[in-house]
Amino acid sequence: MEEPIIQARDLGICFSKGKQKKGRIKDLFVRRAVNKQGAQAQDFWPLRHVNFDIFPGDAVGIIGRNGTGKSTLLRLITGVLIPDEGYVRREGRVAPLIALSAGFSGELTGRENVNLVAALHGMTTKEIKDKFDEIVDFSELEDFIDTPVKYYSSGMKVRLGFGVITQLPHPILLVDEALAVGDAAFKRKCQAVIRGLLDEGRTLVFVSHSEGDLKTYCKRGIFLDAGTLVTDGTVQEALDSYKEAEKRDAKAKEERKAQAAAKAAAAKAAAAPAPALVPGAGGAGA
Ligand SMILES: Nc1ncnc2c1ncn2[C@@H]1O[C@H](COP(=O)(O)OP(=O)(O)OP(=O)(O)O)[C@@H](O)[C@H]1O
Repeated sequence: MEEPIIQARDLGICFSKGKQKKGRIKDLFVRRAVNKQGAQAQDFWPLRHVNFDIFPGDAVGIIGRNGTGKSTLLRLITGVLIPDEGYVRREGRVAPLIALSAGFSGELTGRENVNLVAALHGMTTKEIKDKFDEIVDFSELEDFIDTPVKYYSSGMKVRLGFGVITQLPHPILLVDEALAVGDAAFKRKCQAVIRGLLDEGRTLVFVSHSEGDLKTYCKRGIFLDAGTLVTDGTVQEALDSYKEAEKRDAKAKEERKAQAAAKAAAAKAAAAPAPALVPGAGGAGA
């Protein structure tokens, strides 16, 4: 049987509210000390007990509401974050287009960032030189390639990020909402590039809130809700499950609102002064 290229088993990570967790080695020890004293009041698990297998060539959409751990899952897959429970195993390197900018440094120019990011992801100097013009051409940033990236719009950063990251030869491509800021022409170009990569047999894990983009790129869908994996099926099944959860939540919210209104009305009625007695009313006749 085919081996998974990404495998998650009982995967979980714990964050502290109001405190940003970075995937540093030091955190492993700091957190261990905290865990020994038991869970802290501010601790929460954006993901817990998550299990899945992704196979070479799969195109998987990660679906879920805001703050349900989608980006965290991608960061765990890249290894930027370290799990507190379970594991995620990768067979092969990851090309991550996450945080909209592929990890660019704002002070450096586009050119410097291309060189740096491509080198950090393992491209040789020659490979970068060979691909440089293609990257700039794809991102349509010829006139701005020597401008510091901090002056780029979010669309420009994404274009450059997409240009670099999709040139990496790595078998796994992770994309987090990168297409959300692109215009229609850019989306068409991305679609062609991603199709090409999938045809080559690369594996895609794609986070998006766009039903259209999810259906364009992905056959399979994983729906995450409240930190757990709720549905792992076709992209349509995952989207249906997401919509049902939204409907259920909207209904529960309406019910809570109605209950609160009824409670307030009852409290108001109880607090109102008793009606004054009308003399003679209800009494026996003379
Ligand atoms: N490095 C971090 N340290 C601490 N908390 C974090 C960190 N990263 C994310 N969180 C918190 O974890 C939860 C999940 O965040 P995540 O970004 O994974 O959600 P998401 O599903 O990608 O959301 P969205 O759809 O809004 O992008 C959120 O409550 C977020 O505030």
